Amino acid sequence: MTRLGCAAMASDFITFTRNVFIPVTNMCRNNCAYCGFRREVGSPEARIMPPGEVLATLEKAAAFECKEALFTYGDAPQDPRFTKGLEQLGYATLTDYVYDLSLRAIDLGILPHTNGGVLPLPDLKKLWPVNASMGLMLETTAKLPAHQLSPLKDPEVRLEFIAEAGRMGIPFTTGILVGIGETWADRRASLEAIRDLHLKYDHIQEVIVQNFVPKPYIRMANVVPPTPEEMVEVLRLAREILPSDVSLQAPPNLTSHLDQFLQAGVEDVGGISPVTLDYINPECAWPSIDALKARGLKLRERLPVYPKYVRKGWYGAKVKPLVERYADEEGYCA
Ligand SMILES: O=c1nc2n(C[C@H](O)[C@H](O)[C@H](O)CO)c3cc(O)ccc3cc-2c(=O)[nH]1
Ligand SMILES: C[C@H]1O[C@@H](n2cnc3c(N)ncnc32)[C@H](O)[C@@H]1O
Ligand code: MET
Ligand code: SF4
Repeated sequence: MTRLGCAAMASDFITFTRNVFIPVTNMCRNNCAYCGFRREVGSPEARIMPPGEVLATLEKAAAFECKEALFTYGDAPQDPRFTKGLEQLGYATLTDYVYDLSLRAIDLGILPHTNGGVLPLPDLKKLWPVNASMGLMLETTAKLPAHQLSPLKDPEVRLEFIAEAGRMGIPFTTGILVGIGETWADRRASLEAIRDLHLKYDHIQEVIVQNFVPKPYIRMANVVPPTPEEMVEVLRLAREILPSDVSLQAPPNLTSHLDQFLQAGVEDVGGISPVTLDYINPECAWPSIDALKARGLKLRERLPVYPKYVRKGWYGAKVKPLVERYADEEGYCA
């Protein structure tokens, strides 16, 4: 079996997780100008993934030895048609449904990592025990036109949610989205805000610096994305601002300049899925793990919870046996 590891343990290794992406619903209370994933409630393509489809996907993932189920989906719409769809599946809330799906993932040996947007606090409390870690992109501390139709992208709301996760002792993934109308000062302020949350709660395990990728079917179709050179500068800034125990992540499928990104201080390439698309950027295929290795990257697989938090015992109660098994088998915390 491949040895698990993390950037903090072996700095010459680039870490990743072998994951499966479960986009539970594409309906969303927000409507971000850059998002190509969201569908309007009532539209023909709007959906909640049925349990059979989720289970089949998880089973396939287990066969590929995936260790992370990334439950990333739209922020639950407050719309009776959405609620009716959930009721037809036998659930009162989206969180109740995701909870049951998470138990199925755990049964199959896959650790859930949920990013379902800004959850009500009782929902965060309900989901934490079935997760190894959780996430929410800060995106930016700026108030931008791109978020005009997205009440839950209000930076104060998001900072407060990430703080609440900190008070609950949840190892957390967050990050910034680059190229959505923010200034350099906004980028700096966003990274400093994340740093300050970590200094207060010690819970930020990784920060994703993600470049905006335009698509013809979004409102921001004609917005010019950041150049690779600009991304390298943002990554350098992030590495300078963030404490050294916070891993810096960039997705490997959104750039053709990964080598320069690694040079700039990226230590982790996040989830790579051998079984599903990146549903947020479906036109950007994930490179295979073997292809990255063939390019000379020294890759090391990790769990969705970093070793530091395994040592601290910060993971959901219901994933404890699984986390301990994987961590022991692979000398993860050594
Ligand atoms: O490990 C994580 N990766 C997250 N990712 C990374 C994801 O695995 C892919 O790298 C991206 O989808 C690439 O587009 C996100 C990507 C997004 O586009 C939007 C949100 C997320 C959120 C998370 C997250 O919470 N945790
Ligand atoms: C799920 C995460 O995906 C990111 N996201 C959403 N739309 C895009 C896009 N067009 N390009 C890059 N990232 C995007 C946001 O940061 C969100 O939080
Ligand atoms: N809707 C959430 C957000 O943007 C989760 C990621 S996008 C599906 O924060
Ligand atoms: S990025 Fe997330 S919050 Fe924004 S519209 Fe898309 S699914 Fe909703």
